[in-house]
Parts: sequence; structure tokens; C-alpha cells
Amino acid sequence: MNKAAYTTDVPEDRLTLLDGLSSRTGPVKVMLIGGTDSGKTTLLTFLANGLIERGLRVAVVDSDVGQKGILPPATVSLAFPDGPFSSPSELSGEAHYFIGTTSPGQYIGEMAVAVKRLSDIAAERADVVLIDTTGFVTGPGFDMKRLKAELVRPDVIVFLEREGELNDLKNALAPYGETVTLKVSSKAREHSREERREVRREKWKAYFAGSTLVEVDLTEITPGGTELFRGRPLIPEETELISAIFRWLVLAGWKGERYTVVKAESEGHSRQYSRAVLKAVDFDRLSNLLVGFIDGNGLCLGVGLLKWINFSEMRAHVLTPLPVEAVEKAVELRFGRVRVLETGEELGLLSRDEL
Ligand SMILES: Nc1ncnc2c1ncn2[C@@H]1O[C@H](COP(=O)(O)OP(=O)(O)OP(=O)(O)O)[C@@H](O)[C@H]1O
Repeated sequence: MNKAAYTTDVPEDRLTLLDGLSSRTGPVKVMLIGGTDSGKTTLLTFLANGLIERGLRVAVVDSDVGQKGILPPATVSLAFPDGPFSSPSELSGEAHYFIGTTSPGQYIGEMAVAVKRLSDIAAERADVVLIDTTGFVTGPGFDMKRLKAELVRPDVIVFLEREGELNDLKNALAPYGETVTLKVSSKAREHSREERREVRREKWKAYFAGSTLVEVDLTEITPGGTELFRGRPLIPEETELISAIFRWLVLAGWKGERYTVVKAESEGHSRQYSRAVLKAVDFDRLSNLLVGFIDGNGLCLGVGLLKWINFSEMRAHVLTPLPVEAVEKAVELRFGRVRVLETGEELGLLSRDEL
């Protein structure tokens, strides 16, 4: 199931935009902005096909992490379509940047860096770079759009709005690119949270189909995206003391700026503690956590699900569709903030500071 599909019912303003884009000298960067279900992906598909038909080389940067077309989910991806397509889900990505969550409110820095890096790569090979964004346009989403525009400096920023709801955002982004406003199509259809979750479920399932368990040596592929593993490992006396004070089973711990431990809860309730001094992560929260295999250039080779960590041997067992040769290119295993099963069932999100 895909939300957006190619449409032949095209309002005049879309055709004018297409004409305008095809007559510019490239590389032309176009950022599409609008609320949820405003038709960004539908518009991107229409523009890409129109440009390809006119003989232009197109790149697609899919940063709609909540509802991505190009796999894997929870990353920003770059694809170069080699012909017309009816949905970005038909495209295979050539480069990805790991975000690690489908809800990027606490990852706006990563989102902006991702879009900048991938649109730079895209501009080396394409005449037009089309950038799809999340429908997250308020709160941190507002700033995220500004950061993206400020870094990328799009030639054109297209706003899809109903009636002036994006005026403030338009003003904030105007210094960074020429703005064009299109009206949301009357055919644009809203999707419930449940429908969105169902779309994501299918994407996860498709991505993890045929995955195998790989063993990752964390002394060679550095764990990242988490405060765990930073600093020196605890000495046995420290582990024993923390276990006794809090009545935890401490599985691993480190002393950096503060103590960080991975623990399993034992019976009874444990004491209160200051997060400034100690950070404790429940072992359960790490199971089925999304992780990214990061190469030496900071890009994401693919993602996996953390099934088990053997802390004493510093080995992680990760379910991933990546072949062993690709896994071997990774220099970092970056921890995400969503737990999900290979069946596509999402177990929940974690907050950034939880790990
Ligand atoms: N011009 C159009 N003609 C027909 N259907 C449309 C049009 N624009 C949008 N739709 C429909 O409205 C729905 C939402 O569109 P789309 O997925 O493109 O929005 P979006 O802004 O990319 O959504 P998201 O919030 O996931 O980022 C889809 O089902 C799509 O097929």
C-alpha cells in the first residue's frame, strides 16, 4: 500500500511550475513543503515524471521519515529514477542518512544535515533535485524546515497550502529561496494515524523480508548515537555497589561524564536517583531497537534490528537484510529511537535522551 500515487488530473498551477523548472539551468534544487496529506509526494511524482519526459536528469531526496516511499524507513534517502515511476516506493535508494526514528522532532539537526548532504550528492548528477519533506510544519518542525532551507538554499521552495496556514513559515523561509505557493488539491485525502501506521508496517516488513542475523563486533564497529559505551567500563566493585543500592541487576556500565548503566529491574521498587549523576537504561528497551550501519563517510549502508547484546564480549546480534560485505564496510552501529519487529509491528518510540 502506498499513500500517494501518480495522478493525471493536474491543476494549471502544477503545469506552470513544471514549465518553469524545466526551463531553468541546473542543477535546480526544489524543496516541497506542506502539512500532512497536502499532496507533497503526489506533486513530487508528477514533477519528476514531467521532467524525465522532457529529458532531464532527476534526483529525489526523500526526507519524509514518517511516511517514506524509498526504503528503508527512518532514514533520508536519495534516488535517481531512470524512468517514469508511479510512486517513490518504486525507487531504490543510492545513498541514505540515518535518522533512526519516524518522528524526528528531537532529530532536527540530523534531518537538516541529511537533506543538505544528500542534495549535494544529488546535484552532482542531476539537473533537478526534488526534495520531499515531512508534513511536520509546526513547533520543532517549523525550525526544521528553516534549517533545511538555510543549509540547502533551494532555488525554489514550493508550499502546498489550503488557506494561508503556512504564511509564517513562508516568511521564515523566504530569505533562502524563491517561494511558490500552490493550492492543495481538492482530491487530497487525509489519512488517520492508524492508516499511516499500517503504511509504515508494510514498509518495515518489506525492508526486513529475507533478513538474517549478523554478529557485530562492537570493538570494531563503534556503537554510536547513545551515551552508553562512552567512558571507561565500570570496575566490579562499582557494579556491585550500584546493584546493591538500587536493587538492579546491572548488566553493563560505564563512567564518563556520569555513570551510565544497562540494567534489568529486580523485585521491589528501586530508589530515586539523580539523572545528573546516573543514567540507567532498561535492557528491554534495547531489544528490537532500530540501528543503522554507518560507513566511514557518515552515510547509512542500511538498517537493522538489535536483537541481543553480549556486553562482556562486546558483540551485538542484529537482524538485517544487508549482505555481510556491506556490514563489513560499517565503522559505526548507530542506535535509533524506535523499536520495531521484522513483521512491521512498531513497539514504540524512545526519547533522544533515553539512551
Ligand atoms: N492532485 C491530486 N490528485 C489526486 N489525489 C491526490 C492529489 N494530491 C494528493 N492526493 C491524494 O491525497 C493523499 C495525500 O497525498 P500525498 O501522500 O501526496 O501527501 P503528502 O503531503 O506527501 O503526505 P505526508 O503527510 O505523508 O507527507 C494521497 O492519497 C494522494 O493520492
